[in-house]
Amino acid sequence: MNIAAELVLVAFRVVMAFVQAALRWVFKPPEKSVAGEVCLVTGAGGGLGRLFAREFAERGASLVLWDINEVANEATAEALRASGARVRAYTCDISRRADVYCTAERVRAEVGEVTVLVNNAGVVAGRPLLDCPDELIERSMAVNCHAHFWMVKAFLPHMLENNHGHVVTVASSLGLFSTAGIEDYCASKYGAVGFHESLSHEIKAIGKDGVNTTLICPYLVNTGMFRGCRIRKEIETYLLSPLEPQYCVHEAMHAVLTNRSMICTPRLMYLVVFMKSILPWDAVVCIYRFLGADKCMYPFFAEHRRGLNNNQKEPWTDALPTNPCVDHGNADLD
Ligand SMILES: NC(=O)C1=CN([C@@H]2O[C@H](COP(=O)(O)OP(=O)(O)OC[C@H]3O[C@@H](n4cnc5c(N)ncnc54)[C@H](OP(=O)(O)O)[C@@H]3O)[C@@H](O)[C@H]2O)C=CC1
Ligand SMILES: CC1=C(/C=C/C(C)=C/C=C/C(C)=C/C=O)C(C)(C)CCC1
Repeated sequence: MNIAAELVLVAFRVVMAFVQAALRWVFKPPEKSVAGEVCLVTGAGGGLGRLFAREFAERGASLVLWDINEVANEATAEALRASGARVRAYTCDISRRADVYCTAERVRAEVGEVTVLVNNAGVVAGRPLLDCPDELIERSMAVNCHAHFWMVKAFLPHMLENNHGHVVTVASSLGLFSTAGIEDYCASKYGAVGFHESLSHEIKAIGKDGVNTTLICPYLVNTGMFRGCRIRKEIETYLLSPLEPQYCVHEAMHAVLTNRSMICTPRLMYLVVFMKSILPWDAVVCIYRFLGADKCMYPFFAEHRRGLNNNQKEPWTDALPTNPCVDHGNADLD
């Protein structure tokens, strides 16, 4: 086809994509069935992960639950089993590449191939950069970003072979715009968004239209992970209150089950992304100050410090290698 004709066709397809998107707003598209699928959720021991697992279980999927916290993960598994779901729980630290690949092998042998992968587990350092131990920064990158590579490398090949599957990336609105003091989190979530977008393009490029991807970018959710995070009181009260976890997961599930490529919850987040892309930096700073978004993490840091003081010991230090010259994370792969 000559380039002029092709351009007309592309223009037509672009317009049709707009029309389709508008129609999806007005008429809710039907949700696909996940009955009989094998769905793996990371970070299933609590918060959004536990709710995602419940939603998939209620729709007849078999659940494979991964979490670093064995007790919490087992509690999720027990609750789902009690409601009749088929569930297997695995303790896995997804920041360790070898742990991911080895647990993936066990899942394949004990349950079968995973067809829906929900990369949900996440962490935050909870301190501004210059007060933050290097290990905590590395942990955020490893859990929130690098683990997505290992998980997808472990489970995508089978999805591609069968041209059937779904990869869900739970990122964050802070993977699309940022604020002060959570460099570790923003960098790792921007990384996850970039990873997800490239992966989605790759799947399209090789024509595997049976393998879908969905990127989830929520605003602040009331799970406790960001307890204390606060914007200007009037804006929080009248315009933008923290999301309830159940609402967030309900919206995300609808996006997954209708094969949407991405969802920001609430929709106002799209406006923030747009604003950030077109306004001059000084205007963005000015608006942040007005909305109380510039220092929204400060009360979160204070809350986090209070939590650590009460517990005396910092829980993340358990994960530190005893000999700093040995890379314990991936030692058995080298
Ligand atoms: N809460 C919020 O405001 C928002 C959260 N998100 C994202 O949503 C996802 C879920 O968050 P949320 O439910 O709030 O967080 P939670 O802290 O409530 O749950 C996260 C779960 O992941 C587990 N986990 C942590 N590290 C690892 C690891 N190395 N390997 C395996 N599991 C691990 C945690 O275990 P343990 O408790 O033992 O650490 C916990 O069970 C995260 O990716 C988060 O970044 C996105 C937007 C907003
Ligand atoms: C920066 C910013 C805002 C505040 C965002 C906040 C407070 C996000 C918190 C997100 C979290 C905690 C995500 C976790 O993954 C506004 C007021 C929306 C608009 C202006 C820019």
